[in-house]
Amino acid sequence: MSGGAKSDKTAVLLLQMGGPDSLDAVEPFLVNLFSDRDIIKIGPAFLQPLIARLIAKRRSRKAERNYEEIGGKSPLRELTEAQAQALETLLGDGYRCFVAMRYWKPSTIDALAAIKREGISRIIALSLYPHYSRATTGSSVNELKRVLGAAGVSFEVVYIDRFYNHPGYIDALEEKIREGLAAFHPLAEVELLFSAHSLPQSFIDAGDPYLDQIKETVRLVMERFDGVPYHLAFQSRAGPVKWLEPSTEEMLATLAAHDCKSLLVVPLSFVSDHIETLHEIDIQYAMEAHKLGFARFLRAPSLNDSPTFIACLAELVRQAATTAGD
Ligand SMILES: C=CC1=C(C)c2cc3[nH]c(cc4nc(cc5[nH]c(cc1n2)c(C)c5CCC(=O)O)C(CCC(=O)O)=C4C)c(C)c3C=C
Ligand SMILES: [Fe+2]
Ligand SMILES: [Fe+2]
Repeated sequence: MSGGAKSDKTAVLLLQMGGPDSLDAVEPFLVNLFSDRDIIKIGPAFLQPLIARLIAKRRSRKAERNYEEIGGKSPLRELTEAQAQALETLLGDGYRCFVAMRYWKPSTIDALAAIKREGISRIIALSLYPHYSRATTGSSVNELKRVLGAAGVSFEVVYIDRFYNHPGYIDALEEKIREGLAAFHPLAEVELLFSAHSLPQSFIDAGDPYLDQIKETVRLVMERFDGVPYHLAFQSRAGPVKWLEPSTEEMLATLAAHDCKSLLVVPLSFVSDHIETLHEIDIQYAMEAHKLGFARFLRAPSLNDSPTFIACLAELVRQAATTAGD
């Protein structure tokens, strides 16, 4: 990495998981994910790269079919770049925004090289996972620290590693839920189903704050929807261990058995559309809901580059800049 002329701007580095940008990228993306011992430990460390390749090969055909059904790739890169662009515009002079994807492109190395080329030495690393988990934000931060260590330049770095209870985040969720609810008539019959990404129970047992933070987000949102029935479930299990319960699929069956007919699913724990909103909820669960007899099954739109959400990110950045003595 070679540095450019010195800049007094601050880099805002958006940390996200990333997703395959073509069908050919699905298998190598999965290899990167299953090689990461922060998200999943499989066997002894020295064997994990080999096991990761075997698992990726085994899963890739089905995953490719799913990505094919949502347009042949993950939309995460475009959506995250749109967030970066909107945030940079809102923050104005003094800031430049960059994107670092944990398992695909642009990688953390790519992002840091771009920051260095612009001669910037101050970074605010903003994780786009609202709820902290060792598996997600923890992994991205660990990767950033490794890359920073190898960069041969010293950066001043401030981390924003959670915003599950930030009023601006709750505002953005409320707005999207109201948008979703607008499609229901009569409103009185709708129930909300918060669907958070699942996590192996072993993370929670080891002290991961993810579940408590998810519950707190739900509590804060529901303060604004007095009297609306709501439920919380967990989607996207990815292996044969004990995951958080109930699963979203189990919850659908339970609600159908209790004569619930109208459901608005609210995705939590990811702020942008990706395979798990566009395929798992919109295609898989929608089909399941139809079979179970739901008359109406819809999803609240993802936050993506909603101005309310971008305003929340800008506030987080400005707060962090003050903390850092900006
Ligand atoms: C291996 C175990 C996994 C854990 C633990 C896990 C936690 C977790 N993941 C997200 C958000 C995303 N996951 C995405 C893709 C994805 N995740 C796993 C596995 C684990 N996730 C796999 C195998 C995949 C690939 C897709 C698939 O085969 O299902 C993505 C990117 C999706 C895209 O559009 O490409 C996101 C985002 C959270 C929030 C989380 C725990 C809190
Ligand atoms: Fe997942
Ligand atoms: Fe995941």
